[in-house]
Amino acid sequence: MTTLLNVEDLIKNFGGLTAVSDVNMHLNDDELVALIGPNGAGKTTLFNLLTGVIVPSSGSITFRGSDGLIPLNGMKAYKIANLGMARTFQNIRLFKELTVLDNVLIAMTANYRENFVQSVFRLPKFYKTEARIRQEAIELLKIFDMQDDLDQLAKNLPYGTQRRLEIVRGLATKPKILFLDEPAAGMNPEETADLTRLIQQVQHDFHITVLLIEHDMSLVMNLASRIYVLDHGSLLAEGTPKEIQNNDAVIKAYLGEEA
Ligand SMILES: Nc1ncnc2c1ncn2[C@@H]1O[C@H](COP(=O)(O)OP(=O)(O)OP(=O)(O)O)[C@@H](O)[C@H]1O
Repeated sequence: MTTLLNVEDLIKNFGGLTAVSDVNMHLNDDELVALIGPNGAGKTTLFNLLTGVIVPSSGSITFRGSDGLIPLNGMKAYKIANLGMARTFQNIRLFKELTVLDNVLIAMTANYRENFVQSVFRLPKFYKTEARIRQEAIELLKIFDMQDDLDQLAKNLPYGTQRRLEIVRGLATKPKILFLDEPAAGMNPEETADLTRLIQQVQHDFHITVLLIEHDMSLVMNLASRIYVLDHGSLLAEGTPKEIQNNDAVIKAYLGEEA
């Protein structure tokens, strides 16, 4: 088992508030890990730190690339994305006026560096690549049962489908790590159950690492092989779903909150 992402003594202060406090964690390749915690625990801030949206106050984040360890501190978000890290956001961020297919194609083409001459003069190779990308996008959408929605504008999709499209867009960049911020937020129980199956299937079939923030405990307990629990910015516990469910401090801080 290889560690893909390693976080050491990570701290993020916003003025006088410490939103993330001395966090140590790691993500191995090919595993599904959940990050849970009460509202305001620092989960989204931690995601933002890992994906370069904000810079840490101190501590280190290291990614294992194909050529060795890469420090991510201070690296721009687009560079981190190019290393193979994709994310979805709590609030849906699709191109609402574009079709489903175009939303995915835009994410995919970020990965293809076509020869400038090929694309400007529309040489045959350009069309071949374009057809291949299009086919890949359609295959991906099929997995998510969206093959009949290709020409729909994103804004016209039902809410649950928009959330699924966000995940497809993340996958379209061929990530090594996919960060999902509350993928089931606002979904009904049936949609959540479908999504749980899909995330499981995708993680398994694509052999990627998934880190997900989620408030839906059934989804977390069914999906994750390991769980990190944050409380007031600090890690309260780490363990398997069973260990977390039986952890007194977690029950008090988080699960107890819902009881
Ligand atoms: N840009 C910011 N400036 C100041 N304070 C911030 C900023 N971003 C987050 N915070 C604060 O940091 C703390 C952690 O917030 P964060 O959004 O990371 O929590 P969370 O665990 O994701 O919560 P939720 O489950 O409600 O989404 C909160 O007290 C929040 O108000």
